[in-house]
Amino acid sequence: MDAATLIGSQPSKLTSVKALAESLHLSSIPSSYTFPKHANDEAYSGTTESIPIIDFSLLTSSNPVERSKMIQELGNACQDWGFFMVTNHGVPESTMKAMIEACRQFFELTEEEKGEYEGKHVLDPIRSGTSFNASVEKVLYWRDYLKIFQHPQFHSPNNPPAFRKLHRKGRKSGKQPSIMIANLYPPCPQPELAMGLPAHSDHGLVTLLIQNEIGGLQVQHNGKWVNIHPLPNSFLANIGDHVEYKSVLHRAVVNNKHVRISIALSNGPALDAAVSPASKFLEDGWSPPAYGAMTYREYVELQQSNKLDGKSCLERIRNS
Ligand SMILES: O=C(O)CCC(=O)C(=O)O
Ligand SMILES: [Fe+2]
Repeated sequence: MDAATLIGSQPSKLTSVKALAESLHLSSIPSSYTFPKHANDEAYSGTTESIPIIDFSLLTSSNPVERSKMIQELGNACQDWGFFMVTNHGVPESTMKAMIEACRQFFELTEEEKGEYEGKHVLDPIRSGTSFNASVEKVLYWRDYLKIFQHPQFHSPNNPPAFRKLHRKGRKSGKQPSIMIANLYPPCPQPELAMGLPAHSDHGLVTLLIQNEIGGLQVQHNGKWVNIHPLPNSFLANIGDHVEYKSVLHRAVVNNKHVRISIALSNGPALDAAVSPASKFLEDGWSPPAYGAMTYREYVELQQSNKLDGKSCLERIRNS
């Protein structure tokens, strides 16, 4: 495919940013990828702030003092940041590396092979594509993705084979859905103009995120964007829209040197569970409720079918 086909005025079908980045020896990005920036968008890079670290082994410690101290810290982390790093979680580093590698191999497939998983509906069990929701977005994001529903029903693409083997091992029991979202951010010739994934909060209860060694995640804290540098072999965890704590806005920026891969494991309530404000709060006088009842399925559909507009999807459903 030549450059003209890729950036032609109205390509009939969008190719991946991976193909775009590789086939053009470009020094500038197509205008459709230019993300409008605002004055308050700059990341705060001070050294005093870093996200809380939760030592998972202490959460399950047989020493009650250690355990309760860590539980307290977890509560504070959810309250203050909605985002924290999890260390000593017991998942072997080799498994995490193998997951990243399997996703890298998926993105290396040909456009035709990946096209098999293009998906028509946001709840299709396996979906591969580019940007976030290209049919409704004015600006395209410098990101390709692969989404797989892994629970309650397990799905896996046939290709690459490494994928299938790896994920079979990771099956779990229970009713709540878990969705794996792999993100690929190829090197971008003008990273300051593009955006990998714009500000959003995640649906669900808690998201666990791993990445290759390359930075790019930013989290909003006290109105400022903070660069996140996870410790090797740690998970990042963030609170989703369906937990009582405030879910936090985050985004992914891109760079001009390295391929970045991240994998978000999203855990939510059952798709048909109706979620609404807890009655205790309404009895305590927090009424009328700010949100009506909605199933998790309806919420995921709403978030995934619209564009990411820099706000949490919760704003969209808030009673005025
Ligand atoms: O790539 C990242 O660091 C963030 C990914 C993310 O926020 C998501 O997939 O929801
Ligand atoms: Fe996210």
